Amino acid sequence: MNSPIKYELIKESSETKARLGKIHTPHGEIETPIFMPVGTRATVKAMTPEELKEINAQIILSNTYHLYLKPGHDIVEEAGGLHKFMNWDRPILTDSGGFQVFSLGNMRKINEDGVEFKSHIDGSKHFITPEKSIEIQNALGSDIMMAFDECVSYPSDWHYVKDSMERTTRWAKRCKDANKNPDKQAIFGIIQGGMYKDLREQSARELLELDFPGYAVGGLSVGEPADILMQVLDYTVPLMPADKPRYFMGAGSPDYLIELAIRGIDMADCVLPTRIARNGTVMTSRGKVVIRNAKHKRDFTPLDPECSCYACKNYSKAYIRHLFNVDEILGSRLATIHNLHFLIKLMEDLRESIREDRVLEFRRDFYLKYGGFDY
Ligand SMILES: CNc1nc2cc3c(=O)[nH]c(N)nc3c(CCN)c2[nH]1
Ligand SMILES: [Zn+2]
Repeated sequence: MNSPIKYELIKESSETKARLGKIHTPHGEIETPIFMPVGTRATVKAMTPEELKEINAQIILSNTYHLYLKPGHDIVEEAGGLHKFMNWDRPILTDSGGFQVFSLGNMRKINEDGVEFKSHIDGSKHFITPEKSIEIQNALGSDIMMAFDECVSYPSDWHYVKDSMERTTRWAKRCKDANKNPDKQAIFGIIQGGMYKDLREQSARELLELDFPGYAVGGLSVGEPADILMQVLDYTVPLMPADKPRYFMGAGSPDYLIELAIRGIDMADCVLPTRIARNGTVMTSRGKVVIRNAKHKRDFTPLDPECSCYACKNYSKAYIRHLFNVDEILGSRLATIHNLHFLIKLMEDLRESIREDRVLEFRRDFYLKYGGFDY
């Protein structure tokens, strides 16, 4: 069966595991390594598709769990699918609902068949199975669908993680069998296994047998210390096929995106940049700026002196601080435009450094200015 997703390896870094690639999808090409803005409910909050294109967003995420609850995947399907519904003609990746049910829904029961949960919106009871998740994603029409999985919390004991991971593998097979549109919509398998090397190896081995066109590392960025996250990545990435996209679920700060890319990750997503923007925190080349801070009251310079985004070209810190102070919507819009532009530009510069084989120099220069901070 010919997959709708093809990964093209363009160049490998000689000093790290970073690689320059291109993912060919039915809705266009994606250059990797890439950061994917999250548009959970069929919109990247505060951004129009034109503004997303203006900052060179190449692919966005949306969520099965949310769109199933509202407006209902049947309505999106009747609209002609998610691309049409939200007026976005570039690639879309949809997450499967696994993570959202556990993190948002009031999870009631999990068994071999699937997961029973109560909606976080109105408390209504639902039961989602691997087949239901793929039925919803087929209706949404996303280019990349994520397999229905269980993202175990941190920490979890080895026996629970093993049982959960083995069930996630059985669910992945059921997802593959349930895909009604395999020529147009690809499924990515999600490697689980918690923080246990043997379980991560088993998960990768079993999922590779199912021959998915791409693979994600799941079960991380769930509160574990950064050094454990990197350790798990260091032994998990080598288990993933070199000729397929590698997607890390849940990373969106500049330092993490660089660290993941040099470990061989091609794709990452996170609500962080858009979420903190709405709260008035912006990412800059010199670290975090909390724009509500009174020290910006008479600062008529841009958010980031090195940034060429619409917000930095046309507005000052003092103005954007004012907007947040009086709770004006434009504040969130300008901070969102800036944060997404910042991360997307960072990935463009990172890709350039791979092209020119100077990734470690790029990383060193970044940290010299950045100073590092936790969001
Ligand atoms: C913020 N941290 C984070 N960790 C994740 C793990 C999974 C994960 O293990 N599985 C799935 N399906 N999604 C995950 C997500 C959502 C990605 N948009 C995660 N996000
Ligand atoms: Zn900017």
